[in-house]
Amino acid sequence: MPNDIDPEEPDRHSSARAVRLADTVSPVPEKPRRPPRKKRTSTASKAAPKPAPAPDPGPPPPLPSDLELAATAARGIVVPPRPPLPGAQDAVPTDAVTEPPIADSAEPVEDVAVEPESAVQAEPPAVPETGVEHATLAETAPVVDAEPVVESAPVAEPAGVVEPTPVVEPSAAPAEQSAAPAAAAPIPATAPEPVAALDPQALAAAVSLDAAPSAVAASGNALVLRGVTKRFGSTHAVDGIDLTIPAGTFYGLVGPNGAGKTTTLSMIAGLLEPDRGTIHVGGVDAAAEPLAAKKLMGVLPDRLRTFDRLTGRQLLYYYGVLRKLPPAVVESRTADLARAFDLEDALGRSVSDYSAGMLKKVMLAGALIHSPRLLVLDEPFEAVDPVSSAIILDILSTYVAHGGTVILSSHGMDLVERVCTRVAVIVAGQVLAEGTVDEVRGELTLEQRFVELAGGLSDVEGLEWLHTFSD
Ligand SMILES: Nc1ncnc2c1ncn2[C@@H]1O[C@H](COP(=O)(O)OP(=O)(O)OP(=O)(O)O)[C@@H](O)[C@H]1O
Repeated sequence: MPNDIDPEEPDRHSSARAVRLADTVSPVPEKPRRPPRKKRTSTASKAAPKPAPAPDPGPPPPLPSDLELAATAARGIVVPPRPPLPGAQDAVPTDAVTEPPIADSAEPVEDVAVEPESAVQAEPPAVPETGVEHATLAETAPVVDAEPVVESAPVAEPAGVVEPTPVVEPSAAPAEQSAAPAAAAPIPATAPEPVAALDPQALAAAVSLDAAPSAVAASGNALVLRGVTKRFGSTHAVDGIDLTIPAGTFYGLVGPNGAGKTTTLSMIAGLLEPDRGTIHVGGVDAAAEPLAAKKLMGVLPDRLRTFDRLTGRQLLYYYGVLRKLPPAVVESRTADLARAFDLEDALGRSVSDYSAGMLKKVMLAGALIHSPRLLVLDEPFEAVDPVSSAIILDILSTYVAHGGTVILSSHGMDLVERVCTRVAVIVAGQVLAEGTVDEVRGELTLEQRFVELAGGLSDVEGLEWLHTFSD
């Protein structure tokens, strides 16, 4: 996605990213089976071999108090951990963590949207030789509150935060009430049952807030866009888009390169501010209450910038605690997600060493870890292997079945056709077709319909020189 924060960032819409109407995700079996344990290091093994696995440093310590000043000074910046990463002796064995009753503590109280999408580089004092990315929010600075249950981490209240939502203690009231006061009580705040197994369905149930089907039906719309518009100079990236996505929908956003998918998802996620139009997330006006809206979302941005000097475990720890989950819950869920996404062997390694698919999976895990109502996923299956894709799909499908809502962009027509209940085809910033998959594709396949709406296949005349083999 082009970066409107860093104008020097190269445009990703280069010719190298040609549209591939063939799916980016290979067909997968109906009931995918995980590969044998021995082979599960396949993705990890793609990285350069290391003489010996580095000891897992475990979750990092709480944010140091002086970060409060830094966060205040650098308005809108989430500051990564400053102290040296803990040594192996500090590691907390994940397996030893038992997730406490979630009803008591798992619901986030005050939310911080960690949005790697708009990350800017900064130099962390603890790791001076390398850059650790700092994430910024497009609209509001994050709030990093102390975790009241386990840790006594300091509170970093960046200047300029305007959050009308009062802080509610986890045990005092359902977090959803404080998160979305304008949401007209669409969704019950019942906490999920703890899950301690590999079963993707059970995992998805754990991250889906356990909404009963009847509650889902009554919960209204998870996302409503009206007249949303975004220009970049003379480019109409998004041109008056209207979308209505009921809760419990698996929604696909498709379109050719440069159609405006990422721009649309970035505005939904709060990473970009629309020029015009309104966005309501679970009934919350995202412009009026950005933090409340962001609290309801888990976001996988297209640009996978993150705190990549952390290990996978540390990254997920920060994802979790910044979302106000108790550390023990974070560690338990991290273990669940790592098992599901085949990242167990990678958790102790620096995220900067991850393959593209591993990075996508760990960031997807980070988007899931606080069990949001809405998942905003930009090309979640890109670079992910078929087995992992099938598991992710299984998790997401079960999440939706339990009341969660997914909106994802994809170039995989087959995948969208298979898993999405509704789809919108965006071309040149406008929605050209929207509805159930059957409504949109009609008598055609979704890919055929896509090609039709996108203006047909491009002319390949003029490339005869390619066949002359100049050597
Ligand atoms: N920050 C920016 N500055 C300038 N132009 C931008 C910026 N972001 C997006 N654009 C332009 O807006 C249009 C839509 O881009 P967007 O990234 O939303 O497309 P997309 O549908 O996600 O494409 P792809 O399928 O290739 O990911 C493109 O013409 C793009 O060049």
